[in-house]
Amino acid sequence: MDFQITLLPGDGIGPEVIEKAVQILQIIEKFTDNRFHFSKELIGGCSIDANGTALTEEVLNACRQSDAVLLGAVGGPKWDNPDSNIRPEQGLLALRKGLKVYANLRPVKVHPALMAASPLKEEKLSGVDMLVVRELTGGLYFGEPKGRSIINGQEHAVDTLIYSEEEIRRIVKMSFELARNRRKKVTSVDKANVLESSRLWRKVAMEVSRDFPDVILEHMLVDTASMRLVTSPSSFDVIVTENMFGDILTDEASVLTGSMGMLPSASLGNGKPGLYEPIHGSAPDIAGKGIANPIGMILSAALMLRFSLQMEKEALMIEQAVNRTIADGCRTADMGGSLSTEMMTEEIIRRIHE
Ligand SMILES: NC(=O)c1ccc[n+]([C@@H]2O[C@H](COP(=O)([O-])OP(=O)(O)OC[C@H]3O[C@@H](n4cnc5c(N)ncnc54)[C@H](O)[C@@H]3O)[C@@H](O)[C@H]2O)c1
Ligand SMILES: CC(C)[C@H](C(=O)O)[C@@H](O)C(=O)O
Ligand SMILES: [Mg+2]
Repeated sequence: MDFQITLLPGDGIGPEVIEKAVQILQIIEKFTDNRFHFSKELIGGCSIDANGTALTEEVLNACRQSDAVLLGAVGGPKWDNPDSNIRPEQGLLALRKGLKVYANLRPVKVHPALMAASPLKEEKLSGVDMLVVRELTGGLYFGEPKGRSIINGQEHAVDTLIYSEEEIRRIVKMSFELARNRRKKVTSVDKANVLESSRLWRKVAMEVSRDFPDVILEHMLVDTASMRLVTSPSSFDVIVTENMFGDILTDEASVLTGSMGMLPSASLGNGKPGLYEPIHGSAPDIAGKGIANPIGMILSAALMLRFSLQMEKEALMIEQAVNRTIADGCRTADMGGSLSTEMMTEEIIRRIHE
């Protein structure tokens, strides 16, 4: 089959890591009868510089027409002006909303060879294998009203945390379906002791759970969840939560795996295309040095093969090659080693061929 893949390298280390994911996909292609057709487009700060907006309608349409979208990262100090409402991150949010990818899957697994390097003790890390399902197109990121205004001579700002029953139901239902093929436990994370939106979230989660008697549902407050992620991370199977809680908890969870640079994600809606991006950002502190860890991006490409292109065998080829590379001691700087982005990718490619 022929697959159209839109590449959105973005800013900072985004172009550095996406180039490596493409290199890996071109190797994988040779093992199959499928053909990947890549087209590169602008998003984020580079799009602001070229077009005055972080995502043009043309680029969004190109993404909509493709089979899958691979994204590096957006943002950077050049565009960080608290008073500007033209921001790189807006492009990413418009893309997620425009593609209707409401479910952001962020798998968190700890490789045994990286346990010693983690700030947590090895016994706590053994068995850590969770899937965070983050709601991606609602909540505080998108709720209206949103904005700034002058009230009584003082500037005020508002963001709105709003969810409809339907928005909650579809993401919770997907989490239960995913849990069925895992360890059959869903932890729904909210702040129901304070937030009305969380109390609706909890009610809908309980309703959905009735259709999944084989899956355990537990509710956990987000502050407790952030503590449990470090005290008993292996107790989690599937975590489902609203947009901002999911954003924060997954950066925390990434530390368990050894580095921010390790975690991939898949953003899915009801149809194609899916959007695939590492959870990390544009890492301005290391951009341009050729030392970024490409693993989160490469594993995102594997998720793309699995979820959008139905290429499970090839997704596993990439994941197993990455696992062997780590087991053999290959490390970029963030993992405590000295391999460049290029060298790490070469090591992974070598193991795909083995
Ligand atoms: N999906 C995205 O595009 C995305 C995600 C998060 C942040 N951002 C944006 O990125 C910019 C920088 O944000 P930040 O610095 O808070 O977060 P960041 O994720 O870019 O970086 C946090 C820390 O992790 C390190 N890091 C991240 N990815 C790495 C990798 N692949 N290899 C090695 N080290 C890595 C960085 O060097 C930095 O020290 C901001 O503009 C932010 O809005 C974008
Ligand atoms: C850059 C930002 C808008 C984004 C988010 O908060 O969703 C990022 O932190 C992420 O985790 O993908
Ligand atoms: Mg984030």
